[in-house]
Amino acid sequence: MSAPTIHKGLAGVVVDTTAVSMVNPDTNSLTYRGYPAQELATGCSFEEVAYLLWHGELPTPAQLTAQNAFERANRALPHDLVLTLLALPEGAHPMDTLRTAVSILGANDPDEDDTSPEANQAKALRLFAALPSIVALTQRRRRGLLPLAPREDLGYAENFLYLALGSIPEPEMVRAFETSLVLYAEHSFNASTFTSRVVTSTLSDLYSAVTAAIGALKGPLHGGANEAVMATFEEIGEAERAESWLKTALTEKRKIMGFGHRVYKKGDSRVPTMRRALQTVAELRDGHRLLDLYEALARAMYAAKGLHPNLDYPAGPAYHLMGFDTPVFTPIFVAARITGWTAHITEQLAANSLIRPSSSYTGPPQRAISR
Ligand SMILES: CC(=O)SCCNC(=O)CCNC(=O)[C@H](O)C(C)(C)COP(=O)(O)OP(=O)(O)OC[C@H]1O[C@@H](n2cnc3c(N)ncnc32)[C@H](O)[C@@H]1OP(=O)(O)O
Ligand SMILES: O=C([O-])CC(=O)C(=O)O
Repeated sequence: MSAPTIHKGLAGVVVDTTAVSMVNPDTNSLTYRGYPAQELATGCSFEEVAYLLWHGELPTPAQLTAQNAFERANRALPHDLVLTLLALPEGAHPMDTLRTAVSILGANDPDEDDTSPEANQAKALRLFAALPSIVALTQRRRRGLLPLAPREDLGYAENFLYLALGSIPEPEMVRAFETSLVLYAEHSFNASTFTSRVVTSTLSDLYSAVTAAIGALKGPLHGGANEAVMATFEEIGEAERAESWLKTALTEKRKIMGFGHRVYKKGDSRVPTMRRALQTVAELRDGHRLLDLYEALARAMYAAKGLHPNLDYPAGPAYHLMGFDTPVFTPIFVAARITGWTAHITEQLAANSLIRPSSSYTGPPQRAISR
């Protein structure tokens, strides 16, 4: 028997079709349901993009009004959930709090096992509505503050920032934040989305799929990189040190977080848009030193390894300058990606096949137990 070809990390393996988004590394482009993500990021609200990912078309004004009304009415967290989350250890990572929160919401949902498209869409919208409140709870708790009540008079991004940071920032800042949410919303068969599809393929429930996806996103090779980028900037300190720091780090065979990508080899299509958003935030929050460091490390990395930044590279410092604590960065990514995950869960269920790849055994040959 000839040795099978091993596709380590499933790199380059096409496992299914999807109509949700297309990543094209040759043209450095990303489309959601056919629309360029960077155009959606500058021209649409996050609520509109969420609707597009779920339903395949941008909403009419009436459809958007209906979705917004449902979302705004579902922002507040059940009191018991708040108490349970506040009972978790103070040092718990916000991603662990989020994972636990989604699990609890599932356990409390009488429709948990109803996997019809209608029931799953309602769950997706409820999670979409509740996640900013959960992320904000973790941010405020880190500062010894109790959660604020959500404001139904505010749009999604504005309410998110208000809940987390206690005030509504400048419109340009809100727009920069919303841009990041749109860019983070969806990216085909990335590790966390694939995780959600694997769980869904067993006919498990949506909350289980999302809980597992949160676990996959937490890792620093995936969403956790936006937090790791900030740790890198703090370690380097200033632009002048970037080159020598990188030389040492690469000699020590360290991975430099926020660089490289499994699919894009010529640069991440989302970075130019997010880099502009970071510029806006840096101008509003006196972030020029951080911006200099951002550029110095990116230049040094390209010179040393030919590697480009991915979306986590500009998103990390942008969230820092907006006023978020570093451990809250990946939870923000969750709040954005819930849209993509749940669109994929629906797509998986509509044409399901159990996801179960094969492996090539390398252990000892069959043997008898002798004692
Ligand atoms: C939103 C997102 O999830 S985007 C991804 C966020 N993750 C990160 O930023 C983590 C840092 N980056 C990485 O670890 C990788 O680039 C990944 C995991 C994203 C992609 O991994 P792969 O597709 O397996 O990488 P790839 O095969 O292109 O790597 C080629 C070479 O570049 C190296 N390389 C890739 N990225 C990096 C990096 N960030 N730092 C140092 N070296 C790197 C690899 O070690 C490999 O070197 P080798 O040939 O000597 O072994
Ligand atoms: O596609 C990937 O592998 C990772 C990524 O950029 C994302 O999930 O946004």
